Amino acid sequence: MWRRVTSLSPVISTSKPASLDQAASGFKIWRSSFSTETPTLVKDGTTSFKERNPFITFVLGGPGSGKGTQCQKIVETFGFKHLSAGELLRREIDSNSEHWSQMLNTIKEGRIVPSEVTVRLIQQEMESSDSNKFLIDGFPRTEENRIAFEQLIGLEPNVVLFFDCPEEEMVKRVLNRNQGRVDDNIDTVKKRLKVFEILNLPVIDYYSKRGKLRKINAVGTEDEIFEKVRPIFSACDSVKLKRYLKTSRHLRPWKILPILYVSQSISVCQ
Ligand SMILES: Nc1ncnc2c1ncn2[C@@H]1O[C@H](COP(=O)(O)OP(=O)(O)OP(=O)(O)O)[C@@H](O)[C@H]1O
Ligand SMILES: Nc1ccn([C@H]2C[C@H](O)[C@@H](COP(=O)(O)O)O2)c(=O)n1
Ligand SMILES: [Mg+2]
Repeated sequence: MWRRVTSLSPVISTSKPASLDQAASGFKIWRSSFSTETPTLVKDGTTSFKERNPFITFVLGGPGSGKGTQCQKIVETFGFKHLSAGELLRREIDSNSEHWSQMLNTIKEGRIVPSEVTVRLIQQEMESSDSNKFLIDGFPRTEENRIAFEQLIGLEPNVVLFFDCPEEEMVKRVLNRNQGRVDDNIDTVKKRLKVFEILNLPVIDYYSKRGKLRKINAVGTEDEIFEKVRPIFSACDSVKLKRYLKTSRHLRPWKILPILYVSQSISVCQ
């Protein structure tokens, strides 16, 4: 039976937020070279991204829990725009962007890239997308990620999915993945599991306390798991009605009735 690894020091500290913050990046100099200025959120010179009132889903779970696989199915069925934070970082590395080698080393070590980098990549993708429904996969991985998103984008997720999977199963899936990822090896996966436990579980707990978390047992076939995901998004499909309900001042009874009918399922997404 797989157990959590006991010591990864100095890769990661297990105590105070300040040291976790440092462990999350491991590159103080690298971090300080990024601007912390709030980027402009204005699109088309008129409408800010925030004003588009996008529907945001964060997708969380340990390495190999099936986030990417389920996101693909959600995209096919519900037409969300899928943004994988890990994929965006891998793309940056492949394009030899500035700091690519630090990013590569961070990922090889199973650590977390500074939030400024990741949030900026996510922001660019969101702002340039025509979609208004986003699945942000593998983010936020840390409290620092979460706070950076809130501060830079100015929005919170509408719903947070958490694919809950036993470590043994996650390790098996990662080692069988065969996609040539530099972090799909036993040493890195042990570190990633530890990072998940120390840095990501508190974020999951945060959303649970705020009533936004939808925990899904990620054991079973891909289709079986998707059947647990489906109702969450079937309800969210009615989100436009929720906005209508909120904004319309002159509702007539024949308009209210169908809205009341769906309002129970809508509440799942709030
Ligand atoms: N329910 C499942 N049963 C068995 N294998 C699965 C299941 N879901 C996904 N897989 C396989 O497990 C591997 C990991 O899945 P996936 O890439 O979706 O995980 P992930 O959560 O995105 O992982 P990471 O955080 O490392 O990106 C893939 O090879 C995928 O095909
Ligand atoms: N918010 C994030 C997401 C990902 N990374 C880095 C570190 C992860 O181990 C790696 C792979 O991510 P995945 O594809 O498994 O989601 O990418 C990060 O630093 N910050
Ligand atoms: Mg993935």
